[in-house]
This record gives sequence, structure tokens and C-alpha cells, in this order.
Amino acid sequence: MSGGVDSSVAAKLLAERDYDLSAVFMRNWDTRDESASDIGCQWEKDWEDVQRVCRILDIPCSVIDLHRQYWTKVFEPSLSSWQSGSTPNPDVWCNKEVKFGALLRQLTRDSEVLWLATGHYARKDWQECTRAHSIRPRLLRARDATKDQTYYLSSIPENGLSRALFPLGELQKTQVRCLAAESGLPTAVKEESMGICFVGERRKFSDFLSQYIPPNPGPIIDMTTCQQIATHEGLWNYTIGQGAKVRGCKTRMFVAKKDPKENAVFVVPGSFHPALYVNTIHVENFSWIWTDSFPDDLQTCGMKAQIKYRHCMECEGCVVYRNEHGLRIMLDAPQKGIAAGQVATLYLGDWCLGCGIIDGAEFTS
Ligand SMILES: Nc1ncnc2c1ncn2[C@@H]1O[C@H](COP(=O)(O)OP(=O)(O)OP(=O)(O)O)[C@@H](O)[C@H]1O
Repeated sequence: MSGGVDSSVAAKLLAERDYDLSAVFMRNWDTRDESASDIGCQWEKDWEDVQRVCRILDIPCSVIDLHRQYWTKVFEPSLSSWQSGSTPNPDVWCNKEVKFGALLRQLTRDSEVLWLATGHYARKDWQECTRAHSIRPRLLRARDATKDQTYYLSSIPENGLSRALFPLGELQKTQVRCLAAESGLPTAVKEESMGICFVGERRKFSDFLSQYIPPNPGPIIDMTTCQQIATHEGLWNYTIGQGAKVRGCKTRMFVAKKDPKENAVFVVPGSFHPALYVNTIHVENFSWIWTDSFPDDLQTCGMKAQIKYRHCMECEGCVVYRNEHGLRIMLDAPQKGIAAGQVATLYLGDWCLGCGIIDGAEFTS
């Protein structure tokens, strides 16, 4: 339980059924690691909320400190990715490495058969596999499409998914808030947490990163003239597809490309410039949730699927091809804002198949 309304209601729904329940709160970030100690993760406040809810539901709760695992498995790799100009998504790796990784391993040590329930908006079902004579878990999109969190869960391996319970998968967020209020849970009116918790909501992301990554100045180049028009302080301050403040430039410039070798940022004038659009995505190490089996037509022709490369967006139609390097994903329509380091998640309808990190994207005719 995180101290938010979603996991409070997930716990409430399970408490009404015949489970031997206990709650765990993970402490993933040590606020003392930060120089600005009044902002960032207010984990003590969240832990208090978990305890208040558990008292009402009459279930035991405890804290597990996983901040070291979070630091080494999630934060440090994300830092080096930002430093090299990529756009990582730490929340995706937190689910794989921490919640359904370190936490599940630690809890399983004490108990043989264990389910890990979360307040994620996602569903799960079991599919019979005649080939393997077994049933296997499928990760499915939530009924509330606006809250669906399968993008964040797409990295968890099959054995983690098989132990997962998502009690909110069939519910709308509005229903969840009503259930919390009806049960008098103090988290019923708690605001949604936004963004990565340790960054805090009042701080600029680039200011946060500058605490960990030293400046690395390089050229900002206008792609249309091939001229350097300014200097940047580090590739991590720029996101593909976003506006780039360039001093002295009358036209609004947008980031079309980052070149880590040259430490250069390439910009173009206007948010609809053709250089911002791509239709081909390359993913080298795609992790299928079912590692040993993936759809047959991927081997032969292309597989028609849908792709998400950011959480807050619709799925785009695509055709997926396998080659010696990994996957080549052809989008049905060109898109902008696709960057190396982002997580690409594939779906067949509601079924989430897995994800991989984008190595590159381009426009091919
Ligand atoms: N610190 C934590 N300790 C234990 N579980 C957590 C923690 N943070 C997140 N979770 C679990 O992961 C789920 C998804 O977390 P996330 O922060 O992405 O979503 P959320 O919509 O803000 O959920 P909530 O309203 O429960 O905080 C939570 O509902 C909870 O079950």
C-alpha cells in the first residue's frame, strides 16, 4: 500500500473476502539523499496514511526498506540513461525490479504461496496453453481506459504476473473514490501523486537532475541551416519533440534529434516540422511477458499490433517485424515525440505482450 486512495480501496476489497491479508509499505527513497530535504518523497506521511487505513480495515501493516535496491536497480541506470541523452522511465523499471522483483522475493521467503495485490488499474486472466499443458497469466488493460496502467506493468516477468492481483481492474476511478468515501477511508480525498515521487511536484526536473549529473555543454544546431545557434548545458535538459528555449531566436524551436557522440541537440522551427515525425521504431531487447512464446505471425509476415511509447497516450496501430537485431515496428501513421530510451509496449487488443527500450526511430518511405 502506498498511502493513496487506489491501494486503500484495493485493500478494502480484499479485506471483504476470505484472504489472510497484511499490508506492506515500501520505502524506496531516502529523503536524506537529497540536498533539498523539505521536498521530494514524503514517505513518512504516506506511511502514516497506510497505518490509518489499515487500522480501519483491521489488517496488520509493516514497512520494508528497499531504497538501496531502488537506487542500484532503478535510479542509477536511469541516471546514466539521462546522462547519455536518452529518456528513461524509472516507474516501469520500479515495477519490474522493486515491486515485482525485490519485494516479491523478500515476501516469498516468509510465505510459500503468496499473492501480491496492488492498486494498479490493470486486469489479469489465465489462458490455457495446449502446447505447454498449462495455464498462463495474461496482463490485460483496465476497464477504465483513462486510468489504465498496463504500460507501467509491461516489464514484469510472467512469474511475477502470476502472483499479482489487481482488485481495481474492473472499476472506474470515480467508483474507487466513492468506495473509499463510503468506508470512511481517510485517503478518499487524497490528491493523485504526479510524476516521479522523489523529484517532488514543485521542482523542475532539470534542476533535480543537475544535483546528480555535472554540466556537459555542447552545441544546439538548427537542422535546417546546419548552423550552431546556441549552447546547451547537457543533453538531459532536452526532450525529443518538445520546445527548446533558444536565446535570441525569434521562431519557437523544437527538438528533433539528440546526438550523444557529438553531444549535440538538433532543433527545427515549428512544432509540425517534418523532421519531428517518425514511422519506424527499433527495439533491440524486447521482453515478452511470456518469454518462450510469442505470436506466430511475428516469425512469418508482420504482426499487426498496437504500440504505446508514453503512458498518457492512445495506442497507435503498427506492424511488428522480427530481425536479427530485435524488433522493427512500423507505425500505421507517422508520430512525433518518440525518443531513444523510452519504453515501447505492445498490445494485441487488450492483451499487453511486453515491452522494450527504444534504440532508435526514423522516418522511412
Ligand atoms: N511505496 C509503496 N509501497 C507499497 N506499495 C506501493 C508503493 N507505491 C506504490 N505501490 C503500489 O503500486 C500501486 C501503483 O502505484 P502508483 O504510485 O503508480 O499509483 P497510484 O495510482 O498513485 O496508486 P495509489 O493511489 O494507491 O497511491 C499502488 O496502488 C500500490 O499498490
